[in-house]
Amino acid sequence: MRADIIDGKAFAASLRRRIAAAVPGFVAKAGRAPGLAVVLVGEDPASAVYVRSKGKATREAGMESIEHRLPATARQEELLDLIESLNRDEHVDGILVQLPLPPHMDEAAVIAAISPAKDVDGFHVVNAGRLAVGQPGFVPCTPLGCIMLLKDRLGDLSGLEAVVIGRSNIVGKPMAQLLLAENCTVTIAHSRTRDLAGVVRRADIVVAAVGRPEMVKGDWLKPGATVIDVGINRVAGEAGKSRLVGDVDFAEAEAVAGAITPVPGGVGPMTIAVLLRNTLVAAHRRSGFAAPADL
Ligand SMILES: Nc1nc2c(c(=O)[nH]1)N[C@@H](CN(C=O)c1ccc(C(=O)N[C@@H](CCC(=O)O)C(=O)O)cc1)CN2
Repeated sequence: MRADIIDGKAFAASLRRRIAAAVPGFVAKAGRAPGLAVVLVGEDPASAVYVRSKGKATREAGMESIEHRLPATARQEELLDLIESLNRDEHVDGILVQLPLPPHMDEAAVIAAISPAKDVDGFHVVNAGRLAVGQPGFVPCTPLGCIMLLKDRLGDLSGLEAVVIGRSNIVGKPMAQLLLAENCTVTIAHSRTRDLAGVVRRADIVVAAVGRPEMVKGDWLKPGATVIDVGINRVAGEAGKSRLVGDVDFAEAEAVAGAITPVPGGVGPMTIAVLLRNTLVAAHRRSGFAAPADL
């Protein structure tokens, strides 16, 4: 058996088209475009690329993109002051501080400074709490994108065994909450899990989000499992060039799984598409309008 490829790039493109189609309706009611503010601190090359992509995608969807750059040497107070001014700005519906931050900054304190109503990353503890208790809030973009891909592939997820490898606040924990909300039986595995391969082998759905290149091997998988690879790892390739690989050994997994997301072109593109979705939802909520149901 050869696994079907879950085309996250195509799914993200269609989500972005639906978002762009919904923006004029908001503009007609509110008299302004939804606004997303993205803050980049420092010069991390990958972060700079992601921030540029976010700005471009935001403008292509008909929304306003506001970009702020601070030097790597900026004091945390400067960043907190900027966030406070964005919290007060009526034209800003969503605020995102690109991670990782320079080591002298306290990530939790920075995220806590963002108004939960504008926290389109869904990282604020208020939004994490709302997700945990099943109240409407903002859900982190990458796990929400994974759930969209899973539901598109499998339909109803009720009763399925899901194993999430990784327990980060940004992916692993919210991913587990979302799968639980879909009535999956959920296991969160991590670096200290005993017999990780045996645990993963039980799963109908495997979500790998550990940041270890090609760690999940083909013989860890139950035949026919659906595999969502969140890892984006740059490794040495041929002729001195680098290449991207996921947390799953794709060549091995493809021979066993029923369906699998590739890296690149799987989960990654969903992150930015869902960010646009969350921004449009934030704009509707802040203006007292019902958000479009099909996003
Ligand atoms: N504040 C946030 N910071 C970070 C987040 C986030 O959601 N919010 N996620 C990641 C980075 N990220 C977005 O910010 C992101 C990562 C990857 C992709 C993507 O499309 N990847 C492509 C490959 C890109 C390449 O060639 O390098 C793919 O997988 O196909 C988009 C966004 C950390 N920080």
